[in-house]
Amino acid sequence: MHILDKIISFKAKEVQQRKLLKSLDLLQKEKAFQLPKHSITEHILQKETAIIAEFKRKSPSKQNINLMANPKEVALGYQNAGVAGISVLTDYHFFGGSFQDLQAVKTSVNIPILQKDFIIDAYQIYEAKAAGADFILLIAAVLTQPQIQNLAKIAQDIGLEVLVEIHAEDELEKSICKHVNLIGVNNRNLKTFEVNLEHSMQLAAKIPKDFIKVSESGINATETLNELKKAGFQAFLMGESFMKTQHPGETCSAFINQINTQK
Ligand SMILES: O=C(O)c1ccccc1NCC(=O)[C@H](O)[C@H](O)COP(=O)(O)O
Repeated sequence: MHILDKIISFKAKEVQQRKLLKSLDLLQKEKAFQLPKHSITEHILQKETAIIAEFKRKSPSKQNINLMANPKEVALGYQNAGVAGISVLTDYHFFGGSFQDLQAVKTSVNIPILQKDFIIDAYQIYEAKAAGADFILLIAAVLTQPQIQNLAKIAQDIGLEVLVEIHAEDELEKSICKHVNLIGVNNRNLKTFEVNLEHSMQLAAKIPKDFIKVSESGINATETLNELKKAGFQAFLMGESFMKTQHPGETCSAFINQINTQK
């Protein structure tokens, strides 16, 4: 069993347990559920270089990255650096994240927040909204086309934007849907952890113009980002290269400044 299958199987049990603890009605009464959304699409289109910086404590591919990081400090650092949005891992078992991390980020910044998790059930979308997310991730590799359409519609109906992550062309076909706003190409194969930018660059040209194109994972050099930009990507999801440093916000700021001075 590869890691993605393990994560999904664990997630299915976890979500069933959480559903018993809090009803959909109660989730919809959470204060954050009523907050207006910050649009990631708008924020990306306003930036010359749109980075979605990730709050990530550990990962299956890299193990511990920054276990004790403070979500408020990191989020403020990212916002000051000028990112378009912040991604927060909420999975605890594999990534050390939590809804508390997302809530802490939400109360510290006023830019769009991505709930980064493994969504397989509509209940999780309500949880994301209740914790303060502005957009969610759907991973095409673990969902069917009807599931993508159904989950994306539910998200859109409650005011969340939707990023669908693909890694291969057949996943792109099933992700095209009017309720989806952004399509992300994961440079990392989640089954083998291999990072292949060339493969992502070829996929970029095949994504219809109606979607914001996001390049995800394994980006650690400004040259790489510039190549991805030339291939048509409009936003860049970066986690480890910032989070592995002592001050992720400052590292992110230096990265963005470097890009701006190269123009
Ligand atoms: O990062 C992993 O090891 C991983 C393993 C299995 C499923 C998902 C995984 N990562 C989620 C992500 O997509 C990344 O955290 C995100 O794109 C940022 O990547 P990076 O800049 O390489 O930290």
